[in-house]
Order: sequence, then structure tokens, then C-alpha cells
Amino acid sequence: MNAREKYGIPKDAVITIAGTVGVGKSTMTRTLAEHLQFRTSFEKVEANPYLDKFYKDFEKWSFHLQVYFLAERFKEQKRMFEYGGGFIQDRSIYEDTGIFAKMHYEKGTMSPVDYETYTSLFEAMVMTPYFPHPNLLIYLEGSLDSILDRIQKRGRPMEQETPLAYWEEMHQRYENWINSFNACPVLRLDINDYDLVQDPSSIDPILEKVGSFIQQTALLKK
Ligand SMILES: Nc1ncnc2c1ncn2[C@@H]1O[C@H](COP(=O)(O)OP(=O)(O)O)[C@@H](O)[C@H]1O
Ligand SMILES: Nc1ncnc2c1ncn2[C@H]1C[C@H](O)[C@@H](COP(=O)(O)O)O1
Repeated sequence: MNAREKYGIPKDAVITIAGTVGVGKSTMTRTLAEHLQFRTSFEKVEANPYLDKFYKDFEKWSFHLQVYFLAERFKEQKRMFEYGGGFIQDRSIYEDTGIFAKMHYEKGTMSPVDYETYTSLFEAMVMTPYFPHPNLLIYLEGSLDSILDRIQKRGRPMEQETPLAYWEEMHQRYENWINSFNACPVLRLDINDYDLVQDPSSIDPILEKVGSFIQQTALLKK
């Protein structure tokens, strides 16, 4: 029996991993997919033609970057649907609007007219009855210090050179955002409670939680 069967996770499930930059989403995505024999949907950071430019000049590139991310995530959404699920997704589409676009607009690095255009595009694409929501959103949370440490260790220069205030603001916004998020069921995991790098077996209790959580929320829907 494989882990997916053992923990009663449906083979068409879509699980999305959310959380601030550097918290460990990609690592969790890879590990869960490996254990559940699911496909992955990653953000392609290296191939992103705007990301580097964006970190150098938020005002100039915010809108371009948001439209690019929206298009990429929408294509991924379509791919997951066409395969009939069975995916772990690195970051949700909800974070693009609920965290990033909103933050840049409110901090003045995205103009009101650009934000309005982006929001109406997002709503037309995503806020429709035809848009499939994930079965589960796993939210990874941790202290700002441990996350900053991970950003530094991972070593993407564009992130290392970004002022601390940006990461502080994002960390705070994530906390507020998740407390009112209700588009799909949420399982919160504290990054201090597992270590996929040093202790690969720490995924086992997480798989068990994911299984029982999905089963409980399926029962509630009935
Ligand atoms: N559970 C973990 N324990 C220790 N280090 C981790 C863990 N998960 C991720 N890391 C490290 O933290 C850094 C950021 O992780 P990553 O998965 O790329 O984050 P994200 O996708 O959220 O930006 C990487 O250097 C990674 O090796
Ligand atoms: N929607 C977004 N707007 C701005 N920046 C974004 C968005 N989505 C992702 N990013 C950035 C943040 C990181 O520098 C990279 C990859 O994110 P990660 O959390 O490391 O997977 O893209």
C-alpha cells in the first residue's frame, strides 16, 4: 500500500502549499508529491522574465509581473484540471491577489489604475463558478527570523538585496490574510514542528494530518 492509500488521500486531490517567500513551500511540494506519487506544479522562478527587474524597480514592473504570474498560474490550473487532479501546487493563485498585488497597490508601488485592471482580470478569470478550488491549502508559518534566515541561505541575490521592511510587511500580511481566508479548507503547519531537510521521516505525521483533514472536510460537505 502506498502512502496515498495508507492515509486515505483521494488520487484526484489537489493540494496547494501557501506561505511567505522562503518558508519552505517548494521543499514541501517536492516531498509531498514524492510520497503521494502526485504531479507537481511549481513557480518557475529562473524562467520568469520580470522577477529580477521587478525587485530592482517595483513601481515600473509590478503590473507586468502580476499579469505574468496570473497567466502562468492560470495555465497551471488548466493543466491540473486536464490531468484530473493528483497535484501538489507550489503557491496558490489566491496569494497573488490577496498578498502581492494588494501589498504593492497599498504601498504605492502599483498604480490605482493598474491595480483595478489587474483585479478585474483576476476576478473574471478566477472568481467564477467554473474555477476549481483546491481540496486543501496547507499554510506554512514560522517566525520572521527563521524565514529571513532561509531566504539568506537559499541565496537568490534579488531577495537577499531586498530591504528587511519588505519581508516584515509580507510576513504580517500573510498572517492577516490566512486568518480570513475561506476559499477552501486550510491546514496550518508550524515550520518548527518538522524538518524535511535533516529529518525526512518528519513528513509522516504531516501525511497523516493531511489524510484525516481531507476526509473530515469531505464528510462535512456531505
Ligand atoms: N523543513 C525545512 N527545514 C529546514 N530547511 C528548510 C525546510 N524547508 C525548506 N528549507 C530551506 O529553506 C529554504 C527555502 O525553502 P523553499 O522550499 O525554497 O521555500 P519557498 O518555496 O517557500 O520559497 C531552502 O534553502 C530550503 O532548503
Ligand atoms: N504574485 C507575485 N508578485 C510578486 N512577487 C511574487 C509573486 N509570486 C511570487 N513572487 C516572487 C517571490 C519570490 O521572490 C519568487 C518565488 O516565490 P517563492 O515564495 O520563493 O516560491 O517569486
